[in-house]
Order: sequence, then structure tokens, then C-alpha cells
Amino acid sequence: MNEILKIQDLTVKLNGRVILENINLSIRRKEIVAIVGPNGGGKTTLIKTALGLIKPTAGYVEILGTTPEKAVKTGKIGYLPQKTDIPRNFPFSVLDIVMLGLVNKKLSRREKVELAEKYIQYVGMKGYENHPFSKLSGGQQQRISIARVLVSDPEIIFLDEPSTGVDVVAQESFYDFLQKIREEKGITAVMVSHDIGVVGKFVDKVAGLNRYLHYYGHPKDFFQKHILEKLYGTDVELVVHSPECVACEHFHTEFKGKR
Ligand SMILES: Nc1ncnc2c1ncn2[C@@H]1O[C@H](COP(=O)(O)OP(=O)(O)OP(=O)(O)O)[C@@H](O)[C@H]1O
Repeated sequence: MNEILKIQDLTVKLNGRVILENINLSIRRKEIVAIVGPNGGGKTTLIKTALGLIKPTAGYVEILGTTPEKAVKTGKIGYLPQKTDIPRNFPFSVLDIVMLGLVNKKLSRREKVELAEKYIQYVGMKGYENHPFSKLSGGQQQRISIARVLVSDPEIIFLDEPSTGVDVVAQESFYDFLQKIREEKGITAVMVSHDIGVVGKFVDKVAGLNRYLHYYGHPKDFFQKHILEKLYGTDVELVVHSPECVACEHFHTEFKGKR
């Protein structure tokens, strides 16, 4: 089964308001897909529907060859929600945080600690096991949050704005890391992102969502005025820095406009 997520004719209404309308998309195993669009465009709603947390008003979602409700029970879906569920000032250690990813696994404490340590090492944070999570930088917290998702051995992961509060360099290494876990572990990644410039460089497909799926395909064809206007409105201003631009430290796309 090459297709890991299939969404067909999906419409979602919340409190009588249509949030998603007639969405069709499919994601193949090992793809890295970014969902982009303005605030309130329905990105989180789409992820929650794929996870079975929101029921479709019409249409259907198939994930890992079954319904979202059944797929979630297999433990093969990882989810990093937009709002952290970790209390800010609570003195959780890095090890505690990663072990949260194993709460539903029937393993001894010793086994859980060993697995958590393995994944802390995997994300390049060996030595930080007993460090307070709240004292880490944004990029380090992001790595540990990913370790917490990976430790449960998922086949597909959903990351809702994983790069919020992380600088461009850390974001780029994060996307490199997603490619590494795809190669080494065959993991499919679906992420919500606000930074369309950075995302465009690293992902296989971009899903441009604003109630409708206005674009779904390779990032190279995404940066077109008519598509961006449908997503973000007509006061969009796009500045593309080419890779040849010597003045640019990074090849990136600045995006200014309504979100
Ligand atoms: N439980 C709910 N009941 C009613 N409306 C909701 C509910 N959850 C979300 N909405 C509305 O649905 C719309 C889409 O929200 P959603 O969080 O999916 O957007 P988003 O694209 O993820 O936005 P953001 O970029 O701000 O996170 C918003 O207008 C939001 O207010």
C-alpha cells in the first residue's frame, strides 16, 4: 500500500460554519508534505480530521488503510499539536518529556528509559537527559518534541507548526532532519507551516489551504500570483531571492501579506 493518507470529497462544518470544503488529496509513504495557508484557513482542522479528532460532515478519510479511529489505536500515528501541552514552568526534564511519548506502551520503566535515551541521542541531544526542558532553546525544544513523537515508532507523523519560535538556521536543520528520518525510518511527515519560503525548499508537496485546497503539488509551481492571491488575498507581496543572490545569506522567499 503506497498511499498512506487519502482524503476524498471532505467537507467539515464546525458550529454550522464550513471550515473545509470538498478537499481531495492523497499522500504516499515517505512523502514530506507541508500544509500552508492563512490563519483560520483550516490547517489544524484538516490534521485533526485525519486523526479522527474531528468528524467529516461529508466525504471520508482513510489513513494506514483504515479509518482514523482505528489507525490511531495502532499507535502508528505521531502527533505534535500546535499548542504545547507541557506546562511552561513545570520542571520536566528532557527525559521526562520524551517518555511522555511512551505512556500508552506496555513496557517496563527500564525499557522506556532506554528507548527515550536512544531517541534523545538520535535527535542530537545526548547529554541533555536531565536538563530542564523549559531551559532549552526553541530549536532544542523542537528536537526533543520530535523525539517524543518518534519514540513511539510511528509510520506517519503530523506536526502542527513545529517551527514556531525557531530561527531560520534551526528550521533548515529541522527539515534536513525530517529527510533523515524519512530515509532511515521510512516515516511520512505532514506538517503545518507558516513559513512558505523555507518549506518550499525542503518538502515534496505543498498543500495550499484556505477553506478549499487551492494548490496541491510540487513546491516549484506553488509560488504563482493567482495561487497566492487565492490563499492570502490580493494584497499579497512576494519577494523571491534567487540562489544566485550573493547578498542573501539563505535562499528564501519573503512573504508579506494577510495571514
Ligand atoms: N471547535 C470549533 N468550533 C467552531 N469553530 C472552530 C472550531 N475549531 C476551529 N474553528 C474555526 O475554524 C477555522 C479554522 O481553524 P483552524 O485552526 O483549522 O485554522 P488554521 O489554518 O490551523 O489556523 P492557524 O494558522 O491560525 O492555526 C477558524 O475560523 C476557527 O475559528
